[in-house]
Amino acid sequence: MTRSILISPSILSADFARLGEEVRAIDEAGCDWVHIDVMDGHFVPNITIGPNVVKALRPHTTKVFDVHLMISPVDQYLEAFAAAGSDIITVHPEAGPHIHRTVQHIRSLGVKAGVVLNPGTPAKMLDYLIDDVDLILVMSVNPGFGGQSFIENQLRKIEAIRKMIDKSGRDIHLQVDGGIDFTTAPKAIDAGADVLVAGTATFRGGPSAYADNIRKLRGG
Ligand SMILES: O=C(CO)[C@H](O)[C@H](O)COP(=O)(O)O
Ligand SMILES: [Co+2]
Repeated sequence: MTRSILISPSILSADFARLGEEVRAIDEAGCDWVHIDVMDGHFVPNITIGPNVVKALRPHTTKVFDVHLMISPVDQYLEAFAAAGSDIITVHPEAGPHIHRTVQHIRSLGVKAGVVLNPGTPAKMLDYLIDDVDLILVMSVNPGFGGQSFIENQLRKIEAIRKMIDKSGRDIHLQVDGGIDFTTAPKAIDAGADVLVAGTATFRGGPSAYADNIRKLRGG
């Protein structure tokens, strides 16, 4: 089955001194979504950006803001990220006491809800969430940093989740994040992913390379 592949560049690898320009450059280079990694130095050992930055970036593109929250506790920040212009908010089940309630909360804000599985988290935990999410993200690195190597055994998890999604009959995106490059992208697509997050591989080579990088990641 051929499904269209969406590319969501992670701005974690962009030039933070020129973030607005960088977002416009990946938009013009043909990205589908913009992946925004939010880290708090507590849930993960790195600190990035907050809702004010998301809001400041919003006028720079109309593309989907795909916001990956790596913060704990997460619930108290959902309103702020929704109001800042997020289109999809993706949360880790370990970031709060009640993942099902968190997902419902995100949807009640008029935003699509994603759930993300760390490399050590089994696909099984989706059994009672799959009916309530719009996106499932498989982390193919441990969260916290860009530029890490793809963990190959996550391909089996992607395959298993693809079967679960197809069986559910629901329209759910299957996203993969971490170590996606020109070699690992085709493996993730073959396993069943339809949204690829790529930071290092999109931004490598500077703005003149973005369009080519995105095209190659998509398999073109
Ligand atoms: O969520 C993330 C890290 O926690 C990033 O989205 C991810 O690492 C992307 O970076 P790269 O493509 O360079 O691996
Ligand atoms: Co991410």
